[in-house]
Amino acid sequence: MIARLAVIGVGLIGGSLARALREAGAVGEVVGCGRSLPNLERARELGVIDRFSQDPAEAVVGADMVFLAVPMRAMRGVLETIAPALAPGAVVTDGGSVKGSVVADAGAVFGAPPPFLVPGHPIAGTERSGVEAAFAELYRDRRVILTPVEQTAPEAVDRVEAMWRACGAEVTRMDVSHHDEVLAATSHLPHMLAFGLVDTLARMRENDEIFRYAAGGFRDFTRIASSSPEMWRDICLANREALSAMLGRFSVELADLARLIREEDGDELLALFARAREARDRYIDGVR
Ligand SMILES: NC(=O)c1ccc[n+]([C@@H]2O[C@H](COP(=O)([O-])OP(=O)(O)OC[C@H]3O[C@@H](n4cnc5c(N)ncnc54)[C@H](O)[C@@H]3O)[C@@H](O)[C@H]2O)c1
Ligand SMILES: O=C(O)C(=O)C[C@]1(C(=O)O)C=C[C@@H](O)C=C1
Repeated sequence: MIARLAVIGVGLIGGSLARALREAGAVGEVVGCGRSLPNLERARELGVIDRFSQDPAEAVVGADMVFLAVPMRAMRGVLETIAPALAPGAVVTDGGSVKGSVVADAGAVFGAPPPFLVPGHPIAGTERSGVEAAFAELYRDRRVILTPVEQTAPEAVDRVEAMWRACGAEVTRMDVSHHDEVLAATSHLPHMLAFGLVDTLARMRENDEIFRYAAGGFRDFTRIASSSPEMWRDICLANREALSAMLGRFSVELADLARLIREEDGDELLALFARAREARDRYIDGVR
């Protein structure tokens, strides 16, 4: 289906796409590109890629599909570098966690978002980074959101959709700004809470003792605070408007929760916890 795939950023997301397509027999050759030479050599050793170049322009030569899986802040530079080297008919897509910034980056590089660029986002991941963390099943039965814009060619969207389906994913389409608002709420805000909580506790003087007595609740809630700091700095800055709005809204809710506790309002606390539990049970039933 794909003759030559160029993966720019062979980490968890790019490496898992390459692995999944290989396992599905849906790709011929995979060419990798990245900043870290040891990571690329390891990717080749593991059979995730066939060969690599550290120059993105060289890596995309002759590729019919190009997948950008670099941190958000690196997207514009990569687009600039690959632009003159893309093969005629090549489709470019990405796996970045924020979509408005990718569309803006493409507009800045090409004058307007080009027809061959399909912004995308697999809603799947882990707290681990690098090619060692990549696995073929990451996208199976998970959602991938594509956010084509007015200029995007429908045939390019179809090809990217078929690529993700070959990985076992369910593909949906969404408006760019709606995507960024929804993900600010369901992904970016929870990461801020986890990073913020761990940092607050770690900076308390008695933190050694605190962590010694932290059990399952703390562990479950804070798993995502082990995620890549660079990746999350970039996501926050790329989605700053929607994320700031969500943080503002949540701060108000948190202050209200603190007031209910201070005022010993057991009835309201019970109502809030029951509402939240019901919503989470519904969510869990839906994903099962
Ligand atoms: N980790 C997740 O759970 C998750 C989920 C969905 C989407 N994403 C998005 O996918 C992208 C990649 O995330 P990841 O988790 O695979 O990160 P990762 O750290 O595992 O991999 C990123 C790779 O990009 C390379 N890289 C960085 N800057 C580069 C540059 N300028 N040129 C070429 N290569 C460069 C790094 O060397 C690294 O190998 C990010 O945009 C992230 O927001 C991550
Ligand atoms: O499960 C995790 O560790 C993740 O953080 C994955 C997760 C998320 O669910 O928030 C993180 C960032 C994304 O862009 C998509 C998925």
